[in-house]
Amino acid sequence: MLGATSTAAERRLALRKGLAGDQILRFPGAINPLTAQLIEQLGFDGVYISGGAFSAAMGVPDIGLTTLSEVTEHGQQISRVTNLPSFIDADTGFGEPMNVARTIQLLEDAGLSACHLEDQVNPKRCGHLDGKDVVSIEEMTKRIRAAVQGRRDENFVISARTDSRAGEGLPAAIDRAKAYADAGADLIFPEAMKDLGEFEAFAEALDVPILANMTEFGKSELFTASQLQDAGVQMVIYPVTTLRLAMGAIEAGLTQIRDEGTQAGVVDKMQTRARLYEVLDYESYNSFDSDVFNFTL
Ligand SMILES: C[C@](O)(C(=O)O)[C@H](CC(=O)O)C(=O)O
Ligand SMILES: [Mg+2]
Repeated sequence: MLGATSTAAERRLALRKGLAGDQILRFPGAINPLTAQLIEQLGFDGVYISGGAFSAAMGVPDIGLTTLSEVTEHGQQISRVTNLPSFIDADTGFGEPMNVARTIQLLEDAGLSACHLEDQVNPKRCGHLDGKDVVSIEEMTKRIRAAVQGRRDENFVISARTDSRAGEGLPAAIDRAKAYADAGADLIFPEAMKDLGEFEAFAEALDVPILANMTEFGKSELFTASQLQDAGVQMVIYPVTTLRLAMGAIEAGLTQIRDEGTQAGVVDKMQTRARLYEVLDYESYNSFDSDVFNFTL
């Protein structure tokens, strides 16, 4: 009720413990706070907050147009309603290394548990598109060192994503990841892996945990959580999945309303009012004020 009952520090600690455990952590993307509540109630390990989904929801492509303030506010709205750790996409860090340090502090202040920074140039693009460019190893390690320096809660997880697999090949991407881990990254996000063997190669080469991005319509096959766990991966994100599910349903429903003149034919596909109230835990607001939940559906 009224948001998370845990503190940000407790959620970060839980994430640290989870990453040190032997079970893969599953983080679906939350497109809004309500989705995060559902993710928690369905028993997932954490909530991912996607830059791609957020920019799409704002009506623009994922090319770094959303601002640090917008992203932080969105992250805060989500992290404050869930007891799960929340992991946010910080793109290239919103500027030069000094800006990256400040980005980390704002994300900490917003109650987030983790973020990832990527080695793409600006303007960045979705990691599963062709023609990406990356900055030099030196520049990316500067970003990471600045992030680590800016961090005030040592349990805030800083993840380094490398988009170099496509342009530089697997061995070079692994070398980059090693340099990023040496610079202080707690978790490595190898973007757009071609197969399970590539995840395995990263996991074998590195002492820090590995994240797998199971985004649909991308370069990676959709492996199961247990396949990824067997390949040595500690965390999997389903970043844009809830947006795609919702938008697929919204488009089908709107088309039917347009064509049939009523939504009656799609009502059975909707979340009911009763179910919505259950997810929101409407009833428990009665403990504050017994006049709140005194109606019948
Ligand atoms: C993970 C990602 O950075 C995101 O913003 O969610 C995207 C996902 C996508 O566009 O499918 C990515 O670059 O992989
Ligand atoms: Mg992104």
